[in-house]
This record gives sequence, structure tokens and C-alpha cells, in this order.
Amino acid sequence: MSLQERIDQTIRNVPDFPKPGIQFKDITPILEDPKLSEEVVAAFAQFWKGKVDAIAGVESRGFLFGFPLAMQLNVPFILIRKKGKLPYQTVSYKYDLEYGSAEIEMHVGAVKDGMNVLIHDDLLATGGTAGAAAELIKKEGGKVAGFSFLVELEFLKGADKLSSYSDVVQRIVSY
Ligand SMILES: O=P(O)(O)OC[C@H]1O[C@H](OP(=O)(O)OP(=O)(O)O)[C@H](O)[C@@H]1O
Ligand SMILES: Nc1ncnc2[nH]cnc12
Repeated sequence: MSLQERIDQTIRNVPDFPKPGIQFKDITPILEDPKLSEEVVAAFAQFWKGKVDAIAGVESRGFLFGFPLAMQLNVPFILIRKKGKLPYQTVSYKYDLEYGSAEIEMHVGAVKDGMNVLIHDDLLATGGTAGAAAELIKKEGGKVAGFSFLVELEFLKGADKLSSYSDVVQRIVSY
């Protein structure tokens, strides 16, 4: 079975979470399988090796594979968190979600001038979060190298929203 098929069989679909009408893609069963998790990180690493100076991961599920990926590629990992969680001076950006709205922040100084940054998250839905992350990277003088996601909800057309930042969008499985 391919990696895509095994991921598809492992993800749990939870209807009506967190709101009626949303089918939630629960990736936690992948984390319970260390071998599969390792293969996921390897698939990301193979795609991005030698192409990025840093990885920015989006809270919270973007930390799960983003940090091991950064260690594997031997590049810095930058945290993008929900408002009010980061202790030092921050830059912030407001955006809309598939189910609500949010504001994300990043530490000032984490992105160095001209840094080529990969934006990583577990899932691409409307693209609001990843687009907001791209705005933060640009605000801080970085370049968006591209985006990587474990899961894309293709019907929500999030990749269209990201095309103004980069055409390089890696997704391991799409629905
Ligand atoms: O493409 P979008 O429509 O912006 O949606 C995708 C975002 O939504 C989810 O995060 P969530 O806000 O549920 O937070 P969590 O990772 O902390 O659970 C997911 O992990 C992405 O970050
Ligand atoms: N349908 C969904 N499943 C899991 N995470 C999400 N983030 C936004 N939409 C989601």
C-alpha cells in the first residue's frame, strides 16, 4: 500500500466537529503509529531538502511534523501561535477560518532578512491560516519558499488563496 493510502486509512473522520456540517480530519491516529509518522516526516524532508532556510509551523498541529522536519533538514523552526501565547515581542495578523476567525503571532526577530521560509501545517482548508502565516513571514522580511501540508481539503480551494505567495504547495493527501 502507498503512503497516501495508509495515511488515508489511518485518518479518522469525525462528523460535525467542532460545528454541525464540518467533517473533521483527525490525524491523531497517525501520531499513535511511530513508523508511519517517521515516513510522513521523510516524505516532507525529501521534497524540501536543500530548498529552505527555516520552517514556520502553525499552532498547534503544525508543530507535530514541522519541528521533526526542521531537525531533519537541520534548519531553524519558528513557532506561529494563536494570539497571546508567545512571551516576547510579536507581530500579528487576523484571518478567517473554515469555522470562525483567529489571530496569529510570531516572535519579532525569528525570521532573518531574506530568509527562505517554508510554511508548514497539518491541514489546508480555506487557506486563511497559511495565508496569514505568509503575511507574517513577509512582514518580517522573509521570503515564502512554499507550503507543505499533510492533508488538503481540495474542495475549499485553499491553494488558490496561497498562489499569490508561492506556487509550491506540497500536500501528501487531498480530499
Ligand atoms: O486553511 P484554514 O481554513 O485556515 O484551516 C486550517 C487550519 O485549521 C486547523 O487548525 P485549528 O485552528 O483547528 O487549530 P489547532 O491546530 O490548534 O487544532 C488546521 O490545523 C490549520 O491550522
Ligand atoms: N475539516 C477539518 N478537519 C481538521 N482540521 C481542520 N481545520 C480546518 N478544517 C478542518
